[in-house]
Amino acid sequence: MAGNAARIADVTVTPVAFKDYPLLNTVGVHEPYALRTIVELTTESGVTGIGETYGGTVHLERLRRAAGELTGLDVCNLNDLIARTTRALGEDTSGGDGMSGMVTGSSAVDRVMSPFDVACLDIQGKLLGRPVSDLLGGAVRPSVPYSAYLFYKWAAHPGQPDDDWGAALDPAGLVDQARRMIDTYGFSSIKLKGGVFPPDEEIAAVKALRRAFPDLPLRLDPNAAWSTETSLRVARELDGDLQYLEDPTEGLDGMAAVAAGTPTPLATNMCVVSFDDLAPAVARGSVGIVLSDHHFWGGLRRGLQLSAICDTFGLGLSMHSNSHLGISLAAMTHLAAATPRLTYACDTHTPWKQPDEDVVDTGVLKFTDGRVTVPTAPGLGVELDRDALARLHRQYLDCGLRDRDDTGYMRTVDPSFSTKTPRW
Ligand SMILES: O=C([O-])C(=O)C[C@H](O)[C@@H](O)C(=O)[O-]
Ligand SMILES: [Mg+2]
Repeated sequence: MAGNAARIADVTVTPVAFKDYPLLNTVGVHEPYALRTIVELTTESGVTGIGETYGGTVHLERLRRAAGELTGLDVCNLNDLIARTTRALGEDTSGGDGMSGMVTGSSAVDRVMSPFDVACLDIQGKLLGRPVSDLLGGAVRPSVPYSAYLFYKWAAHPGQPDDDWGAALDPAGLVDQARRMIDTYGFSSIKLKGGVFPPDEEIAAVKALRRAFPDLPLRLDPNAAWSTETSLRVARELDGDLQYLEDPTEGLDGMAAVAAGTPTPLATNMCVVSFDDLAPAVARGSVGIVLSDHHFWGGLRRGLQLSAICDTFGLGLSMHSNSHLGISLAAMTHLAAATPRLTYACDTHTPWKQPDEDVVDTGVLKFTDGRVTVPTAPGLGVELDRDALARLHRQYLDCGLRDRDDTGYMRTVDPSFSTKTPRW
């Protein structure tokens, strides 16, 4: 096909929905479907690249607006992508993070440009015949470790028969969940989503996991459900049990107060979520570890910039996830592989997705010993399955959900459910 091989001629933005489990967190419970958006860029010469991001009406509308600005973009020109996205959004930059209130203050421009940056890199890789990890500086590890992401959960969505994971509402249930996840995927570290039950119950859960898996690093993430006092008490009781404690309390000052009172490293995907947060976090000593996430840090190339800043200031780097499909897993794997500083097992929600629901063939993204081998085919190394995309788009249209609302869904079961912070 004639035309410039690297210049964008066409952009497609497709919202999709995939089945989700009733996973509990401090703001409520996951609804029966998780929402994502798939973007596809096509160059004048017909090369295509793909990216994945949040669903949600505000974000989707912004993606469509940005898409309207991308014709003519050169896939190598990150600065032009930033400029075009900024122009498309104008003053419209508040809200719309699609994360049910658990990540606030991230940059709308970074969130909106992220899937397009991934798609640009996918195209660059295809043009050069090199995997995305090479374009990011080269893989420093042949495979990327992920952690077992445990959730308290109901046995089923209301009114449905028990799902295949069943309930996990106490320490024994979580140990069973961890065992199954580790047996299936081979994970060698564990993260527990907390902030669901009173802290003493979650301390007991971590202690039970520690006894059941004495050699595996453990993390606990209550999504800022605790006061600084509660955070310090939990940190004291779990002293020596945790690899890191993630977002025990809200805000840079609260986190700094906790960090000053415990030897346990603190990590965050809540109080350091944009480049603007880094200087004040370093000045206050709020966190020891930043959980990167290319979906809200502006894509893969901006992820490398974050890593360089963490290098400069001696911050550790780990990786956050939300419910996601295979395009995101491929992108996360390339970025983590090419980030020397990223030395912790990354988060992934993959075990909470039906294996037969995806928009790409996830065969190359299989987990072995808890790790995903970095794809070596040109670009991301995963191809869009158009039939599957159409199916999941149909599911989006049919399911009726348009915004993630963990709190609203919880209130259909418990009308008195409150999200006051701190909860404890
Ligand atoms: O580490 C985190 O904060 C998350 O993974 C945020 C997610 O939204 C998680 O809480 C979830 O899936 O409910
Ligand atoms: Mg977190």
